[in-house]
Amino acid sequence: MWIHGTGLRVHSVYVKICGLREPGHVAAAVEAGADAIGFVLTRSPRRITPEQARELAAAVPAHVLTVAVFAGEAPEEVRAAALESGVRAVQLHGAHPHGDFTALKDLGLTLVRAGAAGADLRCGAFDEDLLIVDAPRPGSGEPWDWSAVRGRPEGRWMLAGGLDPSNVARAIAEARPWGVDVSSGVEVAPGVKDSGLIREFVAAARGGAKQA
Ligand SMILES: O=C(O)c1ccccc1NCC(=O)[C@H](O)[C@H](O)COP(=O)(O)O
Repeated sequence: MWIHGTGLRVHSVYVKICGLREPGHVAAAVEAGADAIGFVLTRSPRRITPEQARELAAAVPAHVLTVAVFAGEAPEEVRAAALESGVRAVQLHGAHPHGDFTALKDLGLTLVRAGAAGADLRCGAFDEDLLIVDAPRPGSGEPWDWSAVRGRPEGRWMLAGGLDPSNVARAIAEARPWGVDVSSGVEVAPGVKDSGLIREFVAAARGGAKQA
């Protein structure tokens, strides 16, 4: 199903696979049916350069959203890296003020705001298009009490933080998110993705959504 006027495609649950660094893993995520793919352009074991992100993004079909992930960089830096990488969305983690989102509006990209459960959980509160409710330490793989957000955000929000193929169905049932986002849970070591785990995660998320 497509959401009219947004370029966003959703199945029963929207699935984003984050922190991809290798063409083979990008292909695995696309073939598995991921809706969005994230490239980390900030401090992280998964960090890649905007040039690398551009090469990876070039192989992604138009129906899959490509997302550049930032945490704390100034809007000018985000803007330059987003343009250089050719992605269709930017994701800002942490204490980015509302003005940072406003400053990026004219890029015409999908804006994603990511914060921990204590942040403002109203979808669109910072004029973002999508909200991610994450663990306190993004990309840490640490699970948290997903049931604490059940029914709180209304709209297009993704659950993240410590999800993996074995727990994503339960997490969906507990939190009832619009989508899910994963990084560590589809890795065999920090920053090293596994195509089999990516496939398992997408299948488990979709199966879990049917049961939720
Ligand atoms: O992935 C990172 O290393 C990272 C570093 C700094 C800011 C954001 C980062 N990742 C953002 C994501 O979208 C992750 O998918 C999300 O935080 C969930 O991570 P995980 O618990 O590892 O699945």
